[in-house]
Amino acid sequence: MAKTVTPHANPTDTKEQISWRERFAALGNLPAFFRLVWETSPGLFLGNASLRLIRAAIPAATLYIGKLIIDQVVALNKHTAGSTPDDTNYLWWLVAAEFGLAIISTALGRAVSLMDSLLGDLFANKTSIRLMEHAATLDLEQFEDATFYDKLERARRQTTGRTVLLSGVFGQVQELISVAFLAAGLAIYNPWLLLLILLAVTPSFIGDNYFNQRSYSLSRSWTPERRELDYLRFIGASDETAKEVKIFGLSNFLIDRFRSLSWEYFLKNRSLAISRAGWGTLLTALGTAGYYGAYVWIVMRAVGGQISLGDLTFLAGSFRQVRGSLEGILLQFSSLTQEAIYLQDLFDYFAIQPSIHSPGIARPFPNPIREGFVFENVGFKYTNSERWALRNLSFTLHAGEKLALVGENGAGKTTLVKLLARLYDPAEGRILLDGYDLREYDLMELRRNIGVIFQDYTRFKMSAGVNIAVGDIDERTNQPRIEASAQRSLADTVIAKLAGGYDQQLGRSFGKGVELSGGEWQKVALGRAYMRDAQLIILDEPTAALDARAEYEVFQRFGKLTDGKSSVIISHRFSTVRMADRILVLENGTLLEIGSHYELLEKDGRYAELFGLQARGYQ
Ligand SMILES: Nc1ncnc2c1ncn2[C@@H]1O[C@H](COP(=O)(O)OP(=O)(O)OP(=O)(O)O)[C@@H](O)[C@H]1O
Repeated sequence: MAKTVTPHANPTDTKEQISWRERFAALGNLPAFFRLVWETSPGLFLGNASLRLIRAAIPAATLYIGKLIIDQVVALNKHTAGSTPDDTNYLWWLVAAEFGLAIISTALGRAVSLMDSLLGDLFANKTSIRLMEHAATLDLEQFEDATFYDKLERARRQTTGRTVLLSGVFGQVQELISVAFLAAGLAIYNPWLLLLILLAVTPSFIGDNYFNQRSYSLSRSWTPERRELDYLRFIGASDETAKEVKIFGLSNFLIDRFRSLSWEYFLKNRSLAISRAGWGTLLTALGTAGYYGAYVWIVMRAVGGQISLGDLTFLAGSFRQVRGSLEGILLQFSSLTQEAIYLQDLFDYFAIQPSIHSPGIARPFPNPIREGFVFENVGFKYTNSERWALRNLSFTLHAGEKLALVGENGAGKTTLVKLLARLYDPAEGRILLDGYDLREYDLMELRRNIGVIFQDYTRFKMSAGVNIAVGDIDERTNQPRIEASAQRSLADTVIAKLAGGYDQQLGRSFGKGVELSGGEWQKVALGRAYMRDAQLIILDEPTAALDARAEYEVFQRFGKLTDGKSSVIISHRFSTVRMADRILVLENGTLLEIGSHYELLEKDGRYAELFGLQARGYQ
């Protein structure tokens, strides 16, 4: 049976430093990112970009009109006697223009955030779908690897968070254009003012960069622990684990583990947040000092009469805005590069390629299978294990044959089945189907022709009908077929007792779901084997949870179903096993014996011994 991956237990303190080179390199992810956003919705993308462009010109225009208004007011005050109604009208036109700009700016701001959020939602959905689509192509082995899970977890977080990047980059461009307008105005008066602004914002930029990088390193190096926290939260409060948590009194153990791990993470984050706040205040104060230095200079020029009152407000306003915007741009830049680095995680995940796939030109799948499957010296080792799970395995599963696999726990029975379905490929030797390597056939075709019900089958929290239809999901609306399958697997009697019949939600996670007993679930899961029109049907301990009468009936029906088809049954019950044409006995991953029930009894080897043990138990 497949082993679950346990998350990292000990927090790692490894600091993953990100250099400036890597930051700039991460910006290289932006084109691919924008392609994704563009594919999400070209209309929203273009609309967003154009509205932001228009909005970028508004601050400079507003300030300039403000300057004109003040100059006009001053002029009117000086020459009250000589002013014409045209002068006053001009003033009111200016005020109206500024009011108009304010309204347009607010409306554009709202429209832009609306588009941001719509695009963000669509983007999150699209990326989640791509994530699932990509997961479907990957190898089972990759799912059993902890580092893969770390990558998957980081990628999953990207699906919702990356819209920040989207509005970030758009906002950045908008701000840059705004600043260009304002800076042009400033430069006309005095280019040195621009330099002063740059100097004023540099310290806080450097500080922020530093802290952004540290927070990324922290969050990255804590990925396994964050996964463990999620896992603890799940097993601490889930219907799947509730009974064992109660019976064994595990809640304090789980809570303590959660508390200590989350506290440790909190402490690390807290110390980072505190030093960030302290340094941030100090460095921003430096910038503020620079700003007021320039302000004093402008005021003195106004007092000295070198510039008008309108110029004073325009300059002071532009100066304040340019400083704010530049600070924003630089800060954004550092968080942008950080976001772009996170983006790398998403693309890293998409770049993972499966090693098990179909050949470029696939051989047509035999229908019917004529000779059968031949294992030639097959060996297989799980990547995270030193031990051979199977070794030197050679035998033939003839077309139409019913084969039973027997062996102690861990002997390699489930592994053998997984190799047959190409969930893994052999590390040594090969498996042939009608004379050709399994790898020469189309993977989807192969899987379509093999139906496997694993001992750890999934209890989908969906309707009873869907739980059977997963055996051939394209036929999920074929009610007669679902019912016929249910009848063969004895699930019909289970479903007849459910208030909602085939539409009854199973499991207690959603709505009015009901829970089934272990044996009832197994009958439902067995229905999947009958749904599938496969040439080889494999049942991995299919009746372990069934009562004796149900087991007998299931096998009577299974015998009929598989007439003319090949089947493999894994079972520890010899009453089931003896019905097979041949029995293959595995020990420590190698073939010990193979033959019919009577041949093996006559041989008086391991099978005879195990059979005798069980038979005596019933006497
Ligand atoms: N995903 C995995 N990663 C690493 N080792 C594994 C994995 N799955 C199984 N193994 C190991 O491979 C060996 C064979 O396991 P397998 O599940 O094939 O045994 P089995 O005969 O089906 O046992 P059981 O009767 O208990 O179901 C065991 O030693 C097991 O620990």
